[in-house]
Amino acid sequence: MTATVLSGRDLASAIRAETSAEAAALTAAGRPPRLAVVVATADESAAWYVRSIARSAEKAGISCDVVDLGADATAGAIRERLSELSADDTVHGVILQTPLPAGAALEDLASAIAFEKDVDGAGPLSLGRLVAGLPAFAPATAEAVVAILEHHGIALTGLRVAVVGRSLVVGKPVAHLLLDRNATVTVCHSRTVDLPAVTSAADVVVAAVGRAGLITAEYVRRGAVVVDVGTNPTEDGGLVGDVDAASVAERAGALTPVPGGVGPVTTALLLRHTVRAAAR
Ligand SMILES: Nc1nc(=O)c2c([nH]1)NC[C@@H]1CN(c3ccc(C(=O)N[C@@H](CCC(=O)O)C(=O)O)cc3)C=[N+]21
Repeated sequence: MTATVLSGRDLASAIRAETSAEAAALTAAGRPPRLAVVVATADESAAWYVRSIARSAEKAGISCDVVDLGADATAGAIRERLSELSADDTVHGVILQTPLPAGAALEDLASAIAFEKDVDGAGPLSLGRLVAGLPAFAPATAEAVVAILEHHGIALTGLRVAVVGRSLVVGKPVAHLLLDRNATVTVCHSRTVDLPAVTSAADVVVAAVGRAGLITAEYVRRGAVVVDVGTNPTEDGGLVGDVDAASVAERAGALTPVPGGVGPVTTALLLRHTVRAAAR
């Protein structure tokens, strides 16, 4: 038996279609939606995401400015740029890519993004409101995890979910989104003792660590649902997840692929957030 593939492509297309229509209406009303993507890294995973955002934005009729400050940018220079973009009335969404140069941290810098433009939900107000259950943009990747599960009819109420990874853009926010859907959530990380024992007890495993092939069959209970958030570039220019798909597919009940799983949904949601920000 091999796991059902939980594709993100159809869901991403549906979100994009809706977003394109909203973008066209905004443009017709003289308010063309515009997203600024701030980059200060040579990281290949971020480069994949930026290319994906730029390509999808163009197709959806959203302007997308990639502001590359270089991998040597200082925290001060990044903060200044975020403040400028926050003050620019023609820009509706601002995202700062991770990773960042040494001495710069997303949790510090995201406070320079105006709350209304924080389309990747990285700032303290967005995150605080997310935890409180108040309206705010959720980090697109975290939202994509829940969206792909719901799209495939997986009801989360009462399920045990193990989230592997505690980053600001995925692990922490996704834990709260899952909790809001009445899942029982365990957040695991590099210091977790006996990680395979914890993940094997879960009905759903969300892998968001950034280490290719970390999650093998021994981490997964037979029939469990596995969501692979990893986007690890390979030597030959491809992309692989945190899940060793070949071994896990023999044990899991369902598995999101990389590419074609959480990634396309993430990009689509970021653009949806941008048109919603422009519509306000
Ligand atoms: N503040 C911040 N938020 C992030 O969400 C964030 C980040 N920084 N830094 C970099 C990583 C990486 N990441 C990806 C998202 C989608 C694809 C993606 O769309 N991948 C496609 C393949 C690429 C394509 O087809 O163009 C797929 O999985 O099918 C890749 C990588 C988000 N990240």
